[in-house]
Amino acid sequence: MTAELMDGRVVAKSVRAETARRATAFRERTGTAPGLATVLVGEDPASKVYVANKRKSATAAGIADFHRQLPETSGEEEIAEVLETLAADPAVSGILLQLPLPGGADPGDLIELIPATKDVDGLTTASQGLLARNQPGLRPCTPSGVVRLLQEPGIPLTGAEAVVVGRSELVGRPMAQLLLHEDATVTMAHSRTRNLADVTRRADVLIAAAGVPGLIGPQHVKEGATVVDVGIHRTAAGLVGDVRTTEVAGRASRLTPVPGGVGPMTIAMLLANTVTAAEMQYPDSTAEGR
Ligand SMILES: Nc1nc(=O)c2c([nH]1)NC[C@@H]1CN(c3ccc(C(=O)N[C@@H](CCC(=O)O)C(=O)O)cc3)C=[N+]21
Repeated sequence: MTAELMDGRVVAKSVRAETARRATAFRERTGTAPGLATVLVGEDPASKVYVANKRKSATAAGIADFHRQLPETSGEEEIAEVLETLAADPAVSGILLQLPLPGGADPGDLIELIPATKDVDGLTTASQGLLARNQPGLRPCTPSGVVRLLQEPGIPLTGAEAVVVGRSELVGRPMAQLLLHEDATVTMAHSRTRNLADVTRRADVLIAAAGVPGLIGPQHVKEGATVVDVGIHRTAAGLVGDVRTTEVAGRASRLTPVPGGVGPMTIAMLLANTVTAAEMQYPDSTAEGR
């Protein structure tokens, strides 16, 4: 078997086009465009590239750009003040605090300053609660992008065995919950899981989100499974994911590439979340919170 590659760039393009139409409709109805505030603390080169890509894609979709660059040396109070100002600004529909913060500072208390209606990363306690209860709200971009990528070719999730490797707050945990809401039978595996390959080989749909380069090889994959690679690592050999793609392609039926798989979906869902946020904040809105 040679796996078919699932092209995230193609699906992301259609999500971005649909988002641009929703942004236009919002602007025509309310007189103002949806707005996205990106907050970047410090000068980490990878974070700068990610934020630049998010801003460029937002502008292209008709979303107003509110960027705040803070010095590496910013204390929690300075970051808090910026977040509070953005939270109170009616032109700002969505707020994204780029992670990680410099020096590995804990973003927990800062994230809570973002109102749930502007939480386009879906990271606040309030957003996590709405997700856990399957109530309308903003969902983390990467896992919602993965669900969209799986839905596009009609991969069945109802009753499917889904295994998520990784339990991060930004990806693994919300991923498992979204799959559960799609009626999959969900197993979460992580760094303490015994006999990882025995667990992952059950999966019809395997989501690799451990943050370990090349963790998943052919021995982890059931013949014919769909494998989604959420990992992204810069190595001497270039960008690689958590999946050893070439080897796994011999067993899986479908596989996402890195780059060009989940990454572009993350940005597309951020834009979609920003328009959903704008709709939720505007009175008489027709918000389609997901
Ligand atoms: N508050 C916050 N929210 C995030 O969503 C967030 C974050 N912090 N910190 C870092 C991670 C990482 N992330 C990616 C987004 C797009 C690509 C992406 O577009 N990747 C392209 C290629 C990128 C490249 O060439 O470097 C691809 O996979 O094809 C990757 C990774 C969002 N993150």
